[in-house]
Amino acid sequence: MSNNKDFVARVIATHGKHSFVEDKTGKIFEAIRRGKKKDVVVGDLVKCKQSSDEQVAIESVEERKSLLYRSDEFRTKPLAANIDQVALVFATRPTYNPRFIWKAILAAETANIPMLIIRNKSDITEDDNQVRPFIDQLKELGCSIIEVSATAYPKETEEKLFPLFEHRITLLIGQSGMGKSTILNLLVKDAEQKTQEYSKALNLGKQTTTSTRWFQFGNDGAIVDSPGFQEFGLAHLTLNDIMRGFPEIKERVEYCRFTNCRHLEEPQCAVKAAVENHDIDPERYALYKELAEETLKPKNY
Ligand SMILES: Nc1nc2c(ncn2[C@@H]2O[C@H](COP(=O)(O)OP(=O)(O)OP(=O)(O)O)[C@@H](O)[C@H]2O)c(=O)[nH]1
Ligand SMILES: [Zn+2]
Repeated sequence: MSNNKDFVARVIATHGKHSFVEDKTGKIFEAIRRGKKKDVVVGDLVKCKQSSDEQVAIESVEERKSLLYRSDEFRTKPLAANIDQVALVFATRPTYNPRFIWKAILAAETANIPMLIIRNKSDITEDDNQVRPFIDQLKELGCSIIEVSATAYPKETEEKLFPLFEHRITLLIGQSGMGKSTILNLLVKDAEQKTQEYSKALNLGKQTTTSTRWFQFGNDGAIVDSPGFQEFGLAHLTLNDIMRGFPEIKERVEYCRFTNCRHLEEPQCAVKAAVENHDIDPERYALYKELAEETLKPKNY
């Protein structure tokens, strides 16, 4: 890269006020964003000017195709930009949390990003009967599901997943212990080595486990691994977004007494009736109610 010329690079990590970008040749630079320091996120394409051998200044951020948020107990922040697909890994051991999965589906859907669900550890066949209704429900919600066993059938797993990951930018998520790292290592052979290189380049030491990482996958794909996050941020969603994100609610709205029914305290609500009859999963309704009520609270910021 010649000095002083603008070039486009990918943000591959952010850490506090620092971010790191990778150019087309694979060289990593520390990036300084003057002024608005917080507005770049992993996955962003940015226009840079080289300021030294190892540093660039970010001049501007290219328009994003998509943006996902994560949240912790304190706030919601951007997680990754320009993602084409979210791949969620779950397994029956340790037990999965359906709410985590439903919230991820909602986050992806409202960001217009397709979702791929990977059921891992399918070698534990004793759990099949228990998990089948949940898998059927996910299919009804419109998710693509693939079942694999990353340790018992690694080659088959790789063959099944490869075509679903190539040519795309995939955000890989999952609760702890579901086999996400095992799957990442199957797909990206040098993932562990890359992780070490990152922590050296970023001078993160032990903090690597909390940072989002970008792994190139072929020429035009990538896997973004985000080990530290617990929940997708949904605080920016409106009540309408949430209603639209629950197909079983959306399809019953026309049978509610009030056309603007929120399905909370309103009388003659077709949704609540369906919950009472168990035509709607009460746990899904409980999540709806919680998220809907959250949007109705006055915001204190
Ligand atoms: N039986 C079985 N065990 C698996 C399978 N895939 C992964 N495991 C095991 O599950 C455990 C967790 O796997 P990891 O890949 O470390 O899980 P992770 O989701 O990255 O977990 P964190 O590192 O906590 O985020 C390990 O002991 C794996 O060997 C599988 O297909 N079948
Ligand atoms: Zn209603």
